[in-house]
Amino acid sequence: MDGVVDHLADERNKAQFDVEEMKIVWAGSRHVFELSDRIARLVASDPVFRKDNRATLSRKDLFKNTLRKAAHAWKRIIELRLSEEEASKLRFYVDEAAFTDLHWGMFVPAIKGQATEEQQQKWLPLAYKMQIIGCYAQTELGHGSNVQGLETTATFDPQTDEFDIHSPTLTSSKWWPGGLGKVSTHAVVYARLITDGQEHGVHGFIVQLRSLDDHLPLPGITIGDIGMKFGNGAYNTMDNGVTRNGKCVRSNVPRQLIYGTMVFVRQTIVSDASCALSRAVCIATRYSAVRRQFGSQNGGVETQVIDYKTQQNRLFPLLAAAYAFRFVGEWLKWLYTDVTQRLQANDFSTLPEAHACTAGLKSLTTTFTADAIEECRKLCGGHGYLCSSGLPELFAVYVPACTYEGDNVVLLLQVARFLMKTVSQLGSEKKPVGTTAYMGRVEHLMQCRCSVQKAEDWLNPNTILEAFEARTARMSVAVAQKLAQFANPEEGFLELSPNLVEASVAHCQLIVVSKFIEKLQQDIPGKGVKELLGMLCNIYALNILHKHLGDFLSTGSITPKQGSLANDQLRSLYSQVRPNAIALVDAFNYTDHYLGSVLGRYDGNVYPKLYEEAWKDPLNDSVVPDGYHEYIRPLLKNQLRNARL
Ligand SMILES: CCCCCCCCCC/C=C\CCCC(=O)SCCNC(=O)CCNC(=O)[C@H](O)C(C)(C)COP(=O)(O)OP(=O)(O)OC[C@H]1O[C@@H](n2cnc3c(N)ncnc32)[C@H](O)[C@@H]1OP(=O)(O)O
Ligand SMILES: Cc1cc2nc3c(=O)[nH]c(=O)nc-3n(C[C@H](O)[C@H](O)[C@H](O)COP(=O)(O)OP(=O)(O)OC[C@H]3O[C@@H](n4cnc5c(N)ncnc54)[C@H](O)[C@@H]3O)c2cc1C
Repeated sequence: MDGVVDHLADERNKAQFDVEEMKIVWAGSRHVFELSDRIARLVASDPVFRKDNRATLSRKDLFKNTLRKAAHAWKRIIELRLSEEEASKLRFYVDEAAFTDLHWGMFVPAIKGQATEEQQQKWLPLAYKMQIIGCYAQTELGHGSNVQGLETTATFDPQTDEFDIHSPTLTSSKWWPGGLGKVSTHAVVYARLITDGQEHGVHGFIVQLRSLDDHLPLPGITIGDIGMKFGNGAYNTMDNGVTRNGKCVRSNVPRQLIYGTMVFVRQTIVSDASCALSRAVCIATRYSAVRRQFGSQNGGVETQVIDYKTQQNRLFPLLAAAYAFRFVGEWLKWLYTDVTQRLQANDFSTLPEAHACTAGLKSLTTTFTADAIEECRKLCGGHGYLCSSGLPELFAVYVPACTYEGDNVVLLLQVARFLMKTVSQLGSEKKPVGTTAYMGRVEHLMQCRCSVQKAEDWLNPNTILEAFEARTARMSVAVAQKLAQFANPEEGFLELSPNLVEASVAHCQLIVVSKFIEKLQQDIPGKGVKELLGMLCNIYALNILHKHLGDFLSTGSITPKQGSLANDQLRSLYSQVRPNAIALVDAFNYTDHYLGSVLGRYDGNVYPKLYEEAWKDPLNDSVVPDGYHEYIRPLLKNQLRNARL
């Protein structure tokens, strides 16, 4: 900021907490903060990593530019001898969907989690050095959600000691895998295993797709890109592939681990949600403090739009959710590490809970974040619709997270199965533990009454927690009772699936709220930091209560009067957060390069930069547009009838 006017300085001076300490809380530790800060600056200062031209590049140029960035990133990683942690941060701050996401995010984890020791020794060193590039080829043209319905076969031939991977139908073509279309040399392909004419379900196989000499597909393999996707630049930096046929090398692991990569990636997607959400919120918050509309008195300045209660009511719950998702993401990482260690010791007991938590929280956080990015665009008015706001691209890149790695509704139905199993076991020897431990108090939760009498009573974390637990327990038990009336449970499950999904959402919201409350019980240093986090936690919880009032009232978990008091408390919390809003988004510590938004600039110097940015558009290369002589002039001169169009 040296020599630059800070248009948001007054806002920063209003902060009532230690921003530097909050940055550490957000990062997770001082170590991660320092590392992220260093790598973010490194990326921002490297011209190869510029990204302000993405919206105007053709698909081919966009894609080639992504290859260039990925190669440059790898070069820098080698030159600077970056650790795995630093390298992964570097890819994060380069901020461009690319084949490397799948190589490092899915191919390597799939080998680590599912391959035998011998296979790992063969493939991992090659993958770590990027001497092979891999992808995760599960989804087919005909089946994505229904993994057991995949049609690709892997038939073992004892004579050659090989598997024959075959796509017997058009619909069995692998369709969607990122990196597959143009870049990957190898893939973990999911196929139905057949030995001695017998089927053994879906397994993963490492398949070489392309020659390592000339990159041509190996004989019998047809590969291509599936075509342009939603948004202009956005996800089109990625090649998503279609392929058929191949040969491979043997793999054999316990059935439960086949899905392990999905559990891992869903867990990372929850943390990513807090990044995408915080980024959109940072843009909308800074711009809301810069933007002024109405309210000028005696020729004075107009009102900052952030001071309108409606703006706060739309924006601050999103800010609170960004922090909430950060902390639940941290916890989920711990849960994943724990379950991985147990699996290594052949303890599968916590896998169902880990599956339900990763599936449910992936669904909850991505749905919320995708909607929130769009809300942030609207919070920025007309300028939010400009690509230079960064929001349209962020939305287009982010929104498929609601579909990939498991459609969000399909995943909530998995949570519902877990919840219904838990309810059915109540009263038996098997006591609910972990995130369903509250079900162990179901008798109390079915009849307890919320004690709130005045708005401030809603600031008690135990009061909030019990209201959320009562709501979820009552919704789950109600739907379980309805299910029990069906002679065929699967028929009942299909019929009641909308109610089941609602119970799952309630359960996942309870997890997020409870993990935020647990976070606040830790020792958090820094003036005012814990207080501000407490306010955000209350905003997150009370906003859900307000938005899902129907659930809370219909289950009798709270009264209408208590619902109204929660809303009064929310308004008061907005006023308390308001002076801290800019500092709370500064705590994300995003560089202007990473934010990629004129509206979200750190210095708040929005208008001159918007004007400057507009002139850079290729359409402004000439004053009179290309096409004037063919199409505009004849129109104006009434010569269209004679014109050759
Ligand atoms: C380090 C840097 C990281 C960077 C991050 C990288 C991220 C990169 C992002 C890049 C962008 C995009 C990547 C996208 C990749 C993909 O999309 S890959 C494809 C993902 N596909 C899916 O997610 C498919 C969704 N479908 C499913 O998950 C399952 O098939 C489904 C759960 C719907 C299965 O339903 P059923 O057919 O009813 O069940 P079965 O298969 O028969 O299984 C039944 C039992 O298994 C349990 N189960 C199911 N899934 C899991 C799991 N994942 N883990 C553990 N257990 C699981 C299920 O509960 C049943 O158990 P039960 O019998 O009831 O006890
Ligand atoms: C950008 C992107 C990247 C991807 N990358 C990869 C990759 O790298 N590797 C890979 O293998 N795959 C990848 N995929 C594929 C992705 O995992 C699947 O698209 C996803 O799992 C959803 O499956 P589907 O497309 O079959 O949806 P469908 O299952 O066809 O869903 C269609 C609709 O049906 C509903 N539905 C489906 N089943 C049920 C049910 N049982 N009950 C109620 N409703 C149901 C869904 O809610 C949805 O509304 C990617 C997809 C995208 C968009």
